[in-house]
Amino acid sequence: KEVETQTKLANVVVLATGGTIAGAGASAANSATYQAAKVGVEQLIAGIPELSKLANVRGEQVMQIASESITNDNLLQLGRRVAELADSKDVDGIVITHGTDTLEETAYFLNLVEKTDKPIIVVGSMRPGTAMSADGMLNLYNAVAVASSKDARGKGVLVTMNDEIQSGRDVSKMINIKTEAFKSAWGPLGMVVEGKSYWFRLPAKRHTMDSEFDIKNIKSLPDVEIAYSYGNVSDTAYKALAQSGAKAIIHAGTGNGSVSSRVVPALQELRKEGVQIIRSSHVNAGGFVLRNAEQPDDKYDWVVAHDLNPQKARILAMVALTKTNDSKELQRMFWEY
Ligand SMILES: NC(=O)C[C@H](N)C(=O)O
Repeated sequence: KEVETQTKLANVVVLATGGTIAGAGASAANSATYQAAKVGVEQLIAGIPELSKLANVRGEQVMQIASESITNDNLLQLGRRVAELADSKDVDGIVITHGTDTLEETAYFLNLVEKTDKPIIVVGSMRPGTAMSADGMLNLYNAVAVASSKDARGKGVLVTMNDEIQSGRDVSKMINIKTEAFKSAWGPLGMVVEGKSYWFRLPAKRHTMDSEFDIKNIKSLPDVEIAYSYGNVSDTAYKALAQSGAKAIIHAGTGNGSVSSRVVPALQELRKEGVQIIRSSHVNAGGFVLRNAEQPDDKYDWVVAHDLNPQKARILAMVALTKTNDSKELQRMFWEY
């Protein structure tokens, strides 16, 4: 009996959404020129016979898209399916195969709204499976290994790329041509080597079980848009986004989320009209925006995104706005999550 429980494999469901990990190119030399979202989940799983030693793995095709085309409705659909599976007694862990372009957004979204301590791992690849030295197979093997491990429970949504275990909150795609594409300004949580996880640190921010957000209570996501800042920027994009109905605008700012003097008056005006203004930074290695530095946020009633990059700030703003439109509450959430 004891031997039986020791060797009992975890049940892991692979939810496939498309991306390069399901991509196919014309020749093995095509590492960057290929079509994403071509290969079905059954074929992905069948391509790695070693998975059967890690877990009882079954697949579900939730969608088949390149991740740059993901919509808020897609996010909600995926989030609801993850929640159903997490509630199921015969599921121990969930793996989501995903395109890498918006992987960090989906991972952060799930990290905020899934009320479970079961492992949820989001994984992609930088090269299609048809390419020489394709990375998807090992990334997926590692994802299933982490999803089936008890040690991964309660650590929030995780990402396994390039042998590293990253926090879904922190991780970001930093370069688009290397397999070493995903980094976090604060470092990975661990490593996965030959199917075994090695942990070094824990996420400090609220997530999953400890989150005040629940996918089951979210009917729709409000419109939150991003405007990019640079030298000689005008206020045209900000005004247009507000006019098209944005409830919040993420300012993808320079440096410490700084705002051009050409844009400040428009943002003050938009805030008076009820649009939330959230200052983030688009610096490459990870921004760190502080309140009332660069701009008087208290005076203007603006919010800062702290270390969240613009695309992650959009995710938190959408989820937060389903609960409150109070800027002080929004700011609290931006510190806590
Ligand atoms: N490497 C990738 O997965 C890129 C692809 N465009 C996607 O996000 O679906």
